[in-house]
Amino acid sequence: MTAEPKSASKPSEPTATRCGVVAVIGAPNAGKSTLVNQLVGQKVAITSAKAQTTRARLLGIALHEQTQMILVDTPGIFEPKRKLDRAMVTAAWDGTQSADAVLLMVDPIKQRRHELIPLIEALSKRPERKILVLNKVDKAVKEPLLMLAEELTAGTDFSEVFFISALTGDGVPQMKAALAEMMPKGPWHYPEDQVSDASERLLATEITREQLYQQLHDELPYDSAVRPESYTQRPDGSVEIRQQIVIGRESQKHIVLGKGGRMIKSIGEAARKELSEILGVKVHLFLHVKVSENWAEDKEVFEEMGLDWGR
Ligand SMILES: Nc1nc2c(ncn2[C@@H]2O[C@H](COP(=O)(O)OP(=O)(O)OP(=O)(O)O)[C@@H](O)[C@H]2O)c(=O)[nH]1
Repeated sequence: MTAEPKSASKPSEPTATRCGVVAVIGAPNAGKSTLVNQLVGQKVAITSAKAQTTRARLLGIALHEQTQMILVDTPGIFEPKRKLDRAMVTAAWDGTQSADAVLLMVDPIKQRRHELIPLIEALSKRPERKILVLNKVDKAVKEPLLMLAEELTAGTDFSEVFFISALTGDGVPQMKAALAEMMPKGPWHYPEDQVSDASERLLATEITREQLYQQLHDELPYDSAVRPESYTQRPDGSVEIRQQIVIGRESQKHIVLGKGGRMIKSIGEAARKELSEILGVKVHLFLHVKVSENWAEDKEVFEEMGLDWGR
């Protein structure tokens, strides 16, 4: 008996992978960075209760089965006053360009319809596919939430509406699966293990800034920055990081330093611990405070943050 002839080899299967860009926009504090971290499955963007925490566009890379989603975390969109604010808002809109889906994130507890109208109108002029995401359902009351969803979608071209909690993850897996379906077929743009486009040096300054915001709560005005000074690997494999905490006024110095230097020590300790965990090596972190009245008008600071000076 002759063996059955093998079927002629089929042409190779068309690629099953998908890859696309999902931009996340919204007012400050809506929960954009929290969502990006949830979708990626690890922390790539810093978050805080302080508005305008995200200052420049950051890419988080999320996977769902055969799909790679490049998530664009953007600064909050608000009425800009200073040059830094304008550059942040420009970076947010730039982040949506040619995205395969734009998510408008809304905090239904704080935001009202009339506050969102200008943003929705600006969004409606854009060609990208738009999705409305009502966040913080863990805290929102059902009836007003549904009413807001109805008001925001009336006469607009949102193709989908999701109700989620970026903080607890409620509703996020379902939304992630739906987003993955919307991505175009094609090869992945990033290696499987890459989770963000930020350098370790930039991530390190962001982690310190997050601690600064978290530990000083409302005592420190939004008027501060963390600048990298050096980032070097020691022969034993550990990393030595030096950073500058820049504040706008001399009178803020004692707030950051704390009594007997206790505050800056605590900020440094928490940031060092978190960085060691993320980088998987021992970290030596040295912080010092510098007063610079005009740091928010400094081209070099803008460029370090990934913002465009010229616009
Ligand atoms: N209760 C609750 N809080 C949330 C949720 N998502 C985000 N938050 C909180 O809301 C605050 C702002 O979250 P972020 O992710 O920093 O918000 P953002 O939109 O990136 O803010 P900007 O950087 O200012 O544009 C933080 O204190 C988060 O913990 C949520 O689903 N539920």
